[in-house]
Amino acid sequence: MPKVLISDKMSPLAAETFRQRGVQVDERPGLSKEELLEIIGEYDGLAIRSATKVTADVLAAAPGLKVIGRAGIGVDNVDVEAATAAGVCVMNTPFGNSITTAEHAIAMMMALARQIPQADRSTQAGKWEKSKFMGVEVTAKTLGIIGCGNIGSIVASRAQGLRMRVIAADPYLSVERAKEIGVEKVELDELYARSDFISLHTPLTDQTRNIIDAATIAKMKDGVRIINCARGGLVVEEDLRKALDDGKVAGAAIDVFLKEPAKENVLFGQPDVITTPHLGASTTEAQVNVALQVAEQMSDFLLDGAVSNALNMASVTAEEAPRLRPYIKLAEQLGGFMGQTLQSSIKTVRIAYQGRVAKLNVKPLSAVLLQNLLKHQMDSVNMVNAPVLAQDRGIHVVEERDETPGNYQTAIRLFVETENGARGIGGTLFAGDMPRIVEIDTISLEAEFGENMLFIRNLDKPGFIGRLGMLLGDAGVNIGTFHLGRANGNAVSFIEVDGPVPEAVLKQVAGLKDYVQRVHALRF
Ligand SMILES: NC(=O)C1=CN([C@@H]2O[C@H](COP(=O)(O)OP(=O)(O)OC[C@H]3O[C@@H](n4cnc5c(N)ncnc54)[C@H](O)[C@@H]3O)[C@@H](O)[C@H]2O)C=CC1
Ligand SMILES: O=C(O)C(=O)COP(=O)(O)O
Repeated sequence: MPKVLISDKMSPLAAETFRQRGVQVDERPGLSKEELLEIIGEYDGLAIRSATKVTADVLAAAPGLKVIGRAGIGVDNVDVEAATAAGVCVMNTPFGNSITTAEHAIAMMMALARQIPQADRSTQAGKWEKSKFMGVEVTAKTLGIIGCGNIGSIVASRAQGLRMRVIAADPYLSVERAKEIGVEKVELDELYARSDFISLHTPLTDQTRNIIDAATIAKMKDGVRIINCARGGLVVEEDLRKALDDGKVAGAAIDVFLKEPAKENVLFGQPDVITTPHLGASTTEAQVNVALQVAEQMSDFLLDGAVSNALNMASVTAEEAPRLRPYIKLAEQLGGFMGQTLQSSIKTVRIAYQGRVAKLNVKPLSAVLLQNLLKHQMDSVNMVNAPVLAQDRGIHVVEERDETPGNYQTAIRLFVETENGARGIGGTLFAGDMPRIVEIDTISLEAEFGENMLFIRNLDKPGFIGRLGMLLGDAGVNIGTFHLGRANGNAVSFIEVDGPVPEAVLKQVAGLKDYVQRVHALRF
């Protein structure tokens, strides 16, 4: 039974769902880094929110870890690159808390416009400072949204309901989408120049880090109000503090901080700043959504191999998983065959899907094929990291699809170019789920895979089968099946044997110089 650790505070529905699905689960929110390092080695899955930092050393201490599930959106607390290199799938729940977070941004904007937290403190202190808290209307004001994805576009729709003019800067927002959601797409500089309120909704990336600093604040309108419910690192906190002190920025509403938990911060105490402790996603509804979703997704992954919302892996739905399973087996065998028979480094890999298989989601098949191709040349490769490892090693991978059936209703072919020339292998499924090899190096044959196989490239001359049979028989190696194919004087023999073939016997086979070009003992 797979075992999952929940290391952040999460709705109890997450643990309940894991248990119902047959996954063992431990809830240990608030672990220190040392405690996490000590126990993480026991787990197949780790379910987190934003508090747990999954760094490279945590991954190194977790050799059995297969999946990290983020009950929420931002994964900047996970070293996704290190997770990918370690072959760990990282998934999030991209929509479960977006409405809640958008509502928080709107609440923060309204609180800024009317200084509600400050007025509350003053009133409860018995001051009744009616004239001190003069606010501004939001109606007819311009809201500039930086990052108009899921949350940004919900903020836009709510702001439109408040009769605001909404403009957005987002290099990946298409003009059509902007039109559809009724926002005007602008460049950042124009957004700074025109906005009365600016709300941040980008992920934290190298491009967005410190996007609000002294230089960009200088481009903004005097008296602008800034809302950040995205990530702390988007704003240079010292620069914002100075601009607030100078009166350039009239107010800032901050939910997220560079260093969290933010027990102290340069913005604290500034009278025009309002803060919340990373509450963007904290509603009952959002926490139920993300807890249920993360537990379902991680269980699907650990129990059935279904992949959804993964950041470093192709998706496989629960419906697709059983349909892909026989092809996964075939992909493993084709990749494994090629990997075991290559003797030089790979330059290019071409994977061609023809017929029925070309209509399926082939990304996971390519990943498995690459994994099995590469695992004989490098350590610790799996379907998560295989595409990245191939790229790192300069292997050019091409995927082709052709839905028109050829000689077979469905076929996968793998062509590999190495320093020593080109190789190819093709396979199909018989009766829908039985993998068969149908060609090797363009020579047709029909062969099934067994646990122990001998593959021989030989010359098509009389006497070979007899000699090989004698040699194997004398060595006590029993032949299970014997498949042959030939073309233009060349031949391939694919032979299932009842156990591993000793090295000395392989040498003897290779020594049949009149017939044998090369011989490989393969295991599947
Ligand atoms: N305060 C909180 O509790 C929560 C915060 N968040 C934060 O909100 C962020 C946004 O979430 P979603 O809207 O779901 O993500 P999303 O991926 O749907 O949208 C992000 C948008 O930012 C845009 N973007 C990327 N780079 C940009 C750049 N350089 N300049 C302008 N736009 C850029 C993208 O094109 C995309 O449209 C998350 O990454 C997370 O960090 C999310 C949930 C809760
Ligand atoms: O989903 C996100 O990106 C969030 O920032 C929410 O964070 P949390 O799960 O509340 O710690």
